[in-house]
Parts: sequence; C-alpha cells; structure tokens
Amino acid sequence: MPDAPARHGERHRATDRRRFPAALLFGAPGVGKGTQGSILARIPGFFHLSSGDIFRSIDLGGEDGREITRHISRGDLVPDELTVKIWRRALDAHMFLSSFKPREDLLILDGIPRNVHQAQMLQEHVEVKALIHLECTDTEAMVTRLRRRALREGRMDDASEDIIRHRYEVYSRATAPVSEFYDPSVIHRLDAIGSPAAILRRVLDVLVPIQDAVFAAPEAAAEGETPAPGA
Ligand SMILES: Nc1ncnc2c1ncn2[C@@H]1O[C@H](COP(=O)(O)OP(=O)(O)O)[C@@H](O)[C@H]1O
Repeated sequence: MPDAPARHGERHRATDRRRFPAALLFGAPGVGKGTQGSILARIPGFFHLSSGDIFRSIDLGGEDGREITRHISRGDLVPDELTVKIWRRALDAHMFLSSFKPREDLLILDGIPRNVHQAQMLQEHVEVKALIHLECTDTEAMVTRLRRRALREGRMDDASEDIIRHRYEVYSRATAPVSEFYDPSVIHRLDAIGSPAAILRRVLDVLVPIQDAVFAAPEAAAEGETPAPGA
C-alpha cells in the first residue's frame, strides 16, 4: 500500500520495510543512463525508475512542483528529503499498480542517489547489488548531446550551456563520490562510448547474472530479501 504522504521536510518512513534488490545506473549527465534505462524497462524482469522522469511528471503548480522547478531550472539538486520522499512515493505507487513487481523485477535506479547523503537514505529502501558506472571522458561530446536533447525535448535543465556546465560541476562535486560509498565488489565501470546496443550488451553482462541470482530462489525474492537495518 502506498504510504501516507509524509509532510515536506519530514523523513519518509516507508510502511513497507522491505529492501528491494536494485542496480544503479550511474554516470555524468548525458552519458546515456536514460537511454539504457528505457531499453531495460522493456525487458521483463527489470523495472526502471528515473528520478528525473519522476520530477518531470509532478504537477508543477503544486507546492512540491514549484520547489522542484526552482532547483531543476538552475541545474541544482532538489533537496535530499524532498527527493527521497517523492521517489519513495513513486515506487509505492508503481507497486500498488503492479507495474513494479518486487517478486519478479530487479529495480533499476537512474539518477538517484545523486550524493552520499541520498545513498545513506536509500539504504533503508534498497539493497544495491550493482552500480553500473557509464564512463565517458569526452565532456564536450556530452554537452553537445544535451544541447540537442534540450531542443528535442524542451528540458529546462538543459536550457542553456551555463546550466549544463553547472550540472557537470554538481556531478563532479556531489555525485561522483557516491561510487565510493558502495563496496568495490558492486561497482562495474563500463565504457559508455558505442551504439546503444553495444552498451546494452555490456550492461546486460552485469545485470543478467544478478537477476538470475536474486530471483533463482523464489521464496527469498517473495520475502523481499533483506530486512532494513534495525527492522
Ligand atoms: N536524485 C536526485 N536528487 C536531486 N535532484 C535530482 C535527482 N534526480 C534528478 N534531479 C534533478 O532533476 C534534474 C534532471 O535529472 P536527470 O533527468 O536525471 O538528468 P540527466 O539524465 O541529464 O542526468 C537534475 O539536474 C536535478 O536538478
């Protein structure tokens, strides 16, 4: 059941205390996380949840929507408490509608966690089995890609080159350290240069064995695997 809405600023306490096995799609803006995520979303057994997509689907006229817009339009991160609250609400809604089926689907998170504090907050909700770091050293190529995406999709976070460059600065300062939060055994660094299919193959090489291991024992998956720390 979806949780009762937590007030803004309150720590979100999920009523469903399961920790869902998850893989993180990680990397700089424009590196292709969303492309891989949307392909994975079409494969049975994966459930892709993008924090950016969640924010873009929120009613911009409401209180949360106005605050989110303020941060996104500057290329800044949305505050952690609000981010995790809304992310968890979206996850609960998908579970309620059975678009996310915890017994069958490996959760693929895209765009979250975006700093170490979010990584700590998410520990209560997910068990990170893999962090897939899509790497591309050609920042200029990615900036060009984002400018094209802005024209195509009208995204406010890519509206100007200044905002895009600010997003890179936020990535290097706040997001890149997230990969050090996790055990090195779960980190997979993949070359993000290549066709979507070539990169998909690299991503699946990591994810398929994890999916097999997590869902091989149906009763373990049915229990939602590991209880949250302190549960
Ligand atoms: N986990 C998060 N924490 C804070 N802000 C976020 C988070 N995810 C997305 N955002 C906000 O939404 C914007 C767009 O995110 P996203 O769609 O993931 O961008 P990209 O795919 O280019 O990396 C970010 O620049 C940020 O302002």
